[in-house]
Amino acid sequence: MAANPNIYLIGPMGAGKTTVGRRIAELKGMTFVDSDQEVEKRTGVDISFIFDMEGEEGFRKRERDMIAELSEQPNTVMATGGGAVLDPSTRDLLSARGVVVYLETSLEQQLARTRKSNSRPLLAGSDDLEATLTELMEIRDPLYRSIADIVVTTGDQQARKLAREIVEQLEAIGTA
Ligand SMILES: Nc1ncnc2c1ncn2[C@@H]1O[C@H](COP(=O)(O)OP(=O)(O)OP(=O)(O)O)[C@@H](O)[C@H]1O
Ligand SMILES: O=C(O)C1=C[C@@H](O)[C@@H](O)[C@H](O)C1
Ligand SMILES: [Mg+2]
Repeated sequence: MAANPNIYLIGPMGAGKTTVGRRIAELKGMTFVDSDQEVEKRTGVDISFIFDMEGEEGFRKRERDMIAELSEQPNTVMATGGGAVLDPSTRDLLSARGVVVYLETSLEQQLARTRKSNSRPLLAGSDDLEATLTELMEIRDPLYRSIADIVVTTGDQQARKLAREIVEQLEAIGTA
């Protein structure tokens, strides 16, 4: 049987890419990978440490190389980092190698889901989380949309339910 096309999840911090991506992979019997986690595994340090040592630029380069490598694996659901789409070659690659799902998320939801964690360096230094998330979205939302095959608005539904909805939508457009 032919493998499923790869599924790439994009969207802002707290959208649920990691959580929902894992569920989609379970439903489809596909392999789940998370570019943030793979960068951490490869380097042996966490993303905050990479930002401290190499700046955002250093992290972006590692992220780009990691996504390029992971996107070569067949039968894979990949959760990408929230800023992965900033890189034009990553955008091209995701578009070309699989189906791209944008998890669109309200500011309120992002705030609720990122407030507790201090593992996201772009938010850790912010004294106005709302303003920081808004600024990031102004730049990134058009980039997410530019490569999205489907856009899914994440509301209050559980990750498992959202994953089922995404699989149904992908099946409806003949890509899963
Ligand atoms: N549909 C959902 N329902 C309830 N909680 C959720 C849902 N999706 C995600 N969460 C929770 O929100 C938090 C952030 O989710 P997750 O880490 O999956 O986001 P992300 O998009 O991968 O973010 P990042 O870009 O920072 O990696 C987690 O604590 C997760 O459990
Ligand atoms: O939105 C971003 O730029 C980031 C999101 C996370 O997934 C990580 O990739 C990192 O914290 C940067
Ligand atoms: Mg994640």
